[in-house]
Amino acid sequence: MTAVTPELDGRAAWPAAEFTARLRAVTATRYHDRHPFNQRMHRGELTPAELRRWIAARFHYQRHIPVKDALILAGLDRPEERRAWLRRIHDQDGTDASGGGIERWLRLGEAAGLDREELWDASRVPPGVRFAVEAYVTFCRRRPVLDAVAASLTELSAPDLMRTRIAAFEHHYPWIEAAGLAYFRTRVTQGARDAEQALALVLARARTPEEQQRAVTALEFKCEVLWALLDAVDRSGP
Ligand SMILES: O=C(O)c1cc(C(=O)O)c2c(n1)C(=O)C(=O)c1cc(C(=O)O)[nH]c1-2
Repeated sequence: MTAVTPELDGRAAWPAAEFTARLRAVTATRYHDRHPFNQRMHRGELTPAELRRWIAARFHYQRHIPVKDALILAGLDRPEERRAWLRRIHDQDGTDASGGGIERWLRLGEAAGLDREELWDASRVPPGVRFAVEAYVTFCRRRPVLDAVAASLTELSAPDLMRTRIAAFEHHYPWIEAAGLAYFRTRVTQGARDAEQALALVLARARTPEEQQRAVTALEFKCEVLWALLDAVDRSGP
């Protein structure tokens, strides 16, 4: 996980455009849209049981997103930065009882035939999924805020994946009611805005070659978290 120092020896920081291109290259090559399980989902090859397993596992990820965002929030020292980051918690938790992303994900589960208590019951989540989520939350708790913000940049690739997923669900899995897809529809715009804001923060905070390399490494780590999560879903049942 540590940066490869010889590469950094004596070189200047990358200009913003090159740094951005290097971050984008990470998600272009390692994002979980390429994972065999997602590929099967997009081709319409998942059984109802597999799709339900994925929805339940991903709920475990989802419910921890506001927890890790609260950890990041605590590391931001400017009101405008905290204000922007706080919106992510509102996006997931909602600002009133009608709820936000978490509630929409629960409704996706219901549309697929899972009840709410099943989704909240973490003991049913495969251990590999729990470990992957725990690794991400712990990373954001322990690492400098730059690394944690950079890790969220997988969202640079998330909106395209949401569009692919919505089309795949509509076409291949019509047994899931269309209203259940509201979570994904909302994330197309939320994800794009989140990625744009996080990228601006990373560009502003990563000034030295070491900091820039740490941001790239953090993003690679996050791609591994998402990959490991899907590996665990893929292998955890018939
Ligand atoms: O469904 C997906 O494939 C997907 C991926 C990601 C991601 O790239 O981490 C996020 C989400 N969804 C998502 O819904 C979400 O709220 C989210 C927050 C974050 C983050 O790291 O801060 N990633 C993601």
